[in-house]
Amino acid sequence: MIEVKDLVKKYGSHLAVDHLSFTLESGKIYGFLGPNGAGKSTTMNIMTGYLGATQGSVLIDGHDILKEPEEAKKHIGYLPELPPLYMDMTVQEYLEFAAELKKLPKEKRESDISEVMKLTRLQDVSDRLIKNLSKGYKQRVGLAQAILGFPEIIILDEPTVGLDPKQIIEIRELIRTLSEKHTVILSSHILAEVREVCDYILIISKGKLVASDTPENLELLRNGASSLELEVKAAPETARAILSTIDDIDAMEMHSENENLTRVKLETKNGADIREAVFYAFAEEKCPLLEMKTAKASLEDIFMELTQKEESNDAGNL
Ligand SMILES: Nc1ncnc2c1ncn2[C@@H]1O[C@H](COP(=O)(O)OP(=O)(O)OP(=O)(O)O)[C@@H](O)[C@H]1O
Repeated sequence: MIEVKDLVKKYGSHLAVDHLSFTLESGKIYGFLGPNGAGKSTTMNIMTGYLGATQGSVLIDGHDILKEPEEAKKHIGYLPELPPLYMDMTVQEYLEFAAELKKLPKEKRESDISEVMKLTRLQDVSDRLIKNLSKGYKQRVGLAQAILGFPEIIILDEPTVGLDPKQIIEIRELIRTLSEKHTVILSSHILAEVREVCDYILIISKGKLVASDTPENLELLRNGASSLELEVKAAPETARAILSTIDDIDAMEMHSENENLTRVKLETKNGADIREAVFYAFAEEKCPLLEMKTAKASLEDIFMELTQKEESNDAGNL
């Protein structure tokens, strides 16, 4: 339903989005995750037609956002990083104005506005001027504007930034409710947030897509067989010699408690499963393997590894 193809955005000579391609299906919550300056907002601004791309295309339900903006934008509700709120309007006036801009049918406007106010819990402040609202309430007004008209796709740039913990929980609940009928795309640099809310995560670093999968699969990426911890009844040099007969080991780290007990941490190449080979290699040498466990990688580890890899690649290119 959303197809981003080979998207490039340059600001002068700075490459903010670097040949980004992905497809998003309907009815899921997607999270754009990346460090500051990764290119999340730029990508969202292009996807929503706020910004032109240097190269590439974005199709929303088959409509090109640049060539058929009106048709494509009908399907999208957008909460930008800095929502363009009119401070001298009341919440009600602002949402009426937004309904007009979105060209919602006149007979539906009132009921839609009252429904989004209910969802975002704005009813009590509907007659207040936006400039007098707290940051959390202003954010809700931005969100209400994005949801208004209930477009199929709702794109939210850092929806919980600056909110207090209670408001964050409320907004996350709202996002979950919305996902029952809408595709929601949100950006965040908070791992816990995307892990908790999103069905699918796209990790962006330096304008490139470095990973895209479910939170569970991303955590599995370095899980299981790709990272092992062993305890063997052997001297470190014996353990090292035995392990050196096994292919696919990338890195080893040894710690010996005493001459006859060694703990080993090892990483395998391309996630190879070497558990059986390890078992038999030690058994053949009559070195009891006291413990073998797969080391769990958290989403934090994956995120750091993927985004730092990009940085060190960059350093290598300097
Ligand atoms: N209008 C602009 N002119 C020049 N450079 C820009 C402009 N907007 C963004 N950039 C640069 O492009 C890169 C990507 O910025 P972008 O705001 O898309 O990142 P982001 O992932 O959303 O970061 P954050 O989480 O900090 O909002 C950054 O290096 C930023 O400094």
